[in-house]
Amino acid sequence: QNLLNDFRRFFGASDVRDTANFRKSYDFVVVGAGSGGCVVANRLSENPEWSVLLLEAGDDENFLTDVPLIASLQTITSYNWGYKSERLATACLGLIDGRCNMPRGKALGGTSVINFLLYTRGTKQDFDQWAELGNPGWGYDQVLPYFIKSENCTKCREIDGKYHGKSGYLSVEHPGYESPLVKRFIKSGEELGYKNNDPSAPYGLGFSKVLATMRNGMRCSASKAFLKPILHRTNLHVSIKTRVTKILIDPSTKQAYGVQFWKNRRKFTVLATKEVVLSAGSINSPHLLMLSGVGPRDDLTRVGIPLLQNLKVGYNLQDHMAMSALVFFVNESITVSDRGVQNPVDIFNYVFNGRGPYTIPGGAEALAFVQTKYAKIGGYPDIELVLGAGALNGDVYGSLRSLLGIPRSLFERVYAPHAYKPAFSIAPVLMRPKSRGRVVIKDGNPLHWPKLIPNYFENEEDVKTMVEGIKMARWSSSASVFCSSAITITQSRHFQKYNITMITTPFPGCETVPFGSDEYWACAVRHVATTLGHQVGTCKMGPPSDPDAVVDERLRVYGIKGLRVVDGSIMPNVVAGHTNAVIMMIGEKASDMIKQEWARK
Ligand SMILES: Cc1cc2nc3c(=O)[nH]c(=O)nc-3n(C[C@H](O)[C@H](O)[C@H](O)COP(=O)(O)OP(=O)(O)OC[C@H]3O[C@@H](n4cnc5c(N)ncnc54)[C@H](O)[C@@H]3O)c2cc1C
Repeated sequence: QNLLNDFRRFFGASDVRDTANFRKSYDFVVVGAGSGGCVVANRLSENPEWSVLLLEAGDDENFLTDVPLIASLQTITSYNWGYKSERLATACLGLIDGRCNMPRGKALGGTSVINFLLYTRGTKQDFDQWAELGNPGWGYDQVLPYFIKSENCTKCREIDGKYHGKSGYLSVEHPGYESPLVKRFIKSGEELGYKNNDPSAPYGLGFSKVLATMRNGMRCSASKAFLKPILHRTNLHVSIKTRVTKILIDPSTKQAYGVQFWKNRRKFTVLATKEVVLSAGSINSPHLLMLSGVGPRDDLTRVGIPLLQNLKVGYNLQDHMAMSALVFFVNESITVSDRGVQNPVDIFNYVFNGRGPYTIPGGAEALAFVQTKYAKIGGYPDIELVLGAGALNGDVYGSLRSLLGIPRSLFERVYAPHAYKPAFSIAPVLMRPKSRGRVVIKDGNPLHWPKLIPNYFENEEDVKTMVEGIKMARWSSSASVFCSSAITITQSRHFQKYNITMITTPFPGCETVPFGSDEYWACAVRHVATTLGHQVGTCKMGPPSDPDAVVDERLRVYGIKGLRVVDGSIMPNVVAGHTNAVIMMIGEKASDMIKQEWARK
């Protein structure tokens, strides 16, 4: 039934009552219907006395966005804002135009409509550290109830039940397919001394099968979870294809009192009598603040926007970089490729049973949170290893390449000669990056992109940690340059049956460095590592004493009344995990704070 509804939506039908007749004012105006915004719109409109307007630039989802395996396809559609970074001297050197793709969702559901559906929460240390940085209420024990509140994990098997919810809006489940690689990956982890445990429990390190934000094998985006079930509420108005261009702030009182936006080529102004909640994500939230006069003095002066509040908006950009370019060949057809899943059995199994390889979230089957020799705090992962059921060589139709920004010439040279060989991947992800980037306003036109300067791998230690992660992931032959002291995953006896080999064609730009040496992998990281799309931190939460803080621990913008930021941009530090569930938790907690404050007034 869900798939049929989605199919209808593909041809323009939508079950969202798209508001085009706006009231003059609402109690709350929420900007952006992403992972944070959908939760806030839901929880605030639980109070029938309050009117809520949710404004979203993108469109409703369709049946293609539902299919977990083809997640990477979404980034070549209009559901992606399509951002690219400036050219960097330290990263993305071998990618198209020497720039990094920075995908962000533009849809009802935001980035949760184009993401890879992996459900993780970060570690206990992440949140305890947020609290230690001067953000009371954000320690692990305080945020855990909000993760549980959101979640419905009734179908989950291999979990530690006390850390999971069973009655929340967000459906979480295991994929309806498992390749033989998964068990071997987990067994290899045990050989390395890691437990097979639930990554949502506070253990920090370990190997596990993936959990995904799915319902019966279909994507459960923030919109499916938190909006679709409550569209009958008459106090909630939702407007899609609506581009907010400014938050209105009274210069004398510093009170946010409404928003300006475009819809159907018409300009509107709507007032917010209680609060404006900015949930436009880690690139657009800081951009909108700057367009509205809240940001770094020098930048706003440069572009001619009158300064209302001088804050370090757009600084502290953090992200997770991944090395998704590693390919491990196996001698049996046990992997998943573009061509492999075209068979009618898999298609039938998915459409009618919600099972089979199409339910693998973005192709990822298992995760490992591990430590390299650079990790300083015991039990705190600095690398994640993501086991992929397929690899770049099998991406013959090019959706994964497009997501990553891999040039055709690189693909032809390195991968195309192996297009038909069964292969899987293990992508090391840098969990605790030290490099920090920026979102910088380019000019005063709200429709122009800001400049994105993520500074990936500016800090040398980030590269070294990634190299260690690669060495843990990659094949190692006892007689070759690949040797490392650690037992590597694919070298373990559990994988021996598959006689694993790797591509040995060097990446363009790294040909002169001895293949397989640490220097080679460092060069590869700088050339072809890509973002996982976990941009956070650009409206940093922190105490008044923190000169970099943009919002306080109740997510209120410093110096401006009636304005909160509720999305990934408030994270002071990126968590050692994927960010979607964390941002939903932020939405849950923020909604409670808003309710408490207005109950007192
Ligand atoms: C390719 C990719 C894969 C990912 N995979 C995973 C994963 O497997 N697991 C995981 O946990 N996380 C994953 N993430 C990250 C995760 O999905 C995001 O961190 C999260 O969804 C961001 O939530 P948010 O609320 O901060 O912003 P968003 O969800 O991006 O929401 C912001 C919303 O605001 C809207 N908006 C912006 N500007 C305006 C404007 N001016 N007017 C109106 N509306 C506006 C946007 O269109 C968007 O809908 C992935 C991200 C990407 C890009």
